[in-house]
Amino acid sequence: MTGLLSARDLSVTFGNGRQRTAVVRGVSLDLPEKAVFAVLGESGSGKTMLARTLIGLEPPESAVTGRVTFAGAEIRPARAAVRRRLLGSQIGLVSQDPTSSLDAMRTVGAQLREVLRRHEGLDARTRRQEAIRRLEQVHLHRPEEVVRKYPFELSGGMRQRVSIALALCGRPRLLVADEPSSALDAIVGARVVDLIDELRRTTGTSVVFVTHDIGVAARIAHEEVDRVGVMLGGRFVEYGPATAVLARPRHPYTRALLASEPSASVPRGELATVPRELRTAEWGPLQQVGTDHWVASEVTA
Ligand SMILES: Nc1ncnc2c1ncn2[C@@H]1O[C@H](COP(=O)(O)OP(=O)(O)OP(=O)(O)O)[C@@H](O)[C@H]1O
Repeated sequence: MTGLLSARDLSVTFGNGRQRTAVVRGVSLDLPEKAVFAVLGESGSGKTMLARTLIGLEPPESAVTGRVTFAGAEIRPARAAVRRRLLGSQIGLVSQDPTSSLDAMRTVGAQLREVLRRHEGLDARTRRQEAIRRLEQVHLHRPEEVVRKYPFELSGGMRQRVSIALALCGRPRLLVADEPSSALDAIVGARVVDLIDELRRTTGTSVVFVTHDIGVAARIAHEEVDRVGVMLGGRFVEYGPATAVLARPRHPYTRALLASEPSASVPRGELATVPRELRTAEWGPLQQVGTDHWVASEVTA
């Protein structure tokens, strides 16, 4: 396995016997240092489950098989204690709903100072200055005022910036961003994506970025090292360099995603123009079609 984060044959199932359903099915991936891995898929394809399972945040009632390594060390199977230690220090998480990572009862400054104390052990005065600097880093205006505010006093976009600042407090090597822009309006959301793109360059953190929006995937995954995995039914149907997958997709499902436009009349995360037969077809194992570019073939009866 290579790179910062690697997974081999990762599967997540729920239930037993006839009730057993697999929501992630034999996924393998490699994320290099200082790169973005965009997990792209429609609603229910399993992208959140994959991202959370990679970092040990799968639901307790699930059963997970497969291997994961982080920074050269095996963190799965077993080693739950190691995974927990990595979370919040070497691995940061930003979710769709920033309120889930913020404490409604404490000011932004108190929350940042608490996390900084845990990670950096700075004295109280330096922590106060550092909290402001961290808010500047995520481009919040008037950070000296923002530190005194409670989360409910901020807009959705500001709250997401605060949750990104918190996730970066431990200077993580990996940031997992699960649909960080999808609860925000288009312009505010695009700015948050651009912020994560900027931070990965300035801090050198790698990013796993989950999105149902191919435009957002292209906005965040655009460097040579960046990878995209297109998920359907818990598996990758296409995987490869972002520049190849998003510009010259080889799988018919990825092509349909690229050609489709989100429409107000279909549920969010589901794209109207993707033909049903592409979603329901049984796709075979990935086959290599280019440099680290893999495509699932159709299984014919
Ligand atoms: N605790 C659970 N028990 C059983 N099935 C679950 C559980 N959590 C999620 N699932 C199922 O796993 C599948 C994948 O869910 P997941 O949230 O990963 O999808 P997603 O691609 O991120 O979609 P969305 O964008 O809608 O969140 C779904 O069919 C979902 O119903």
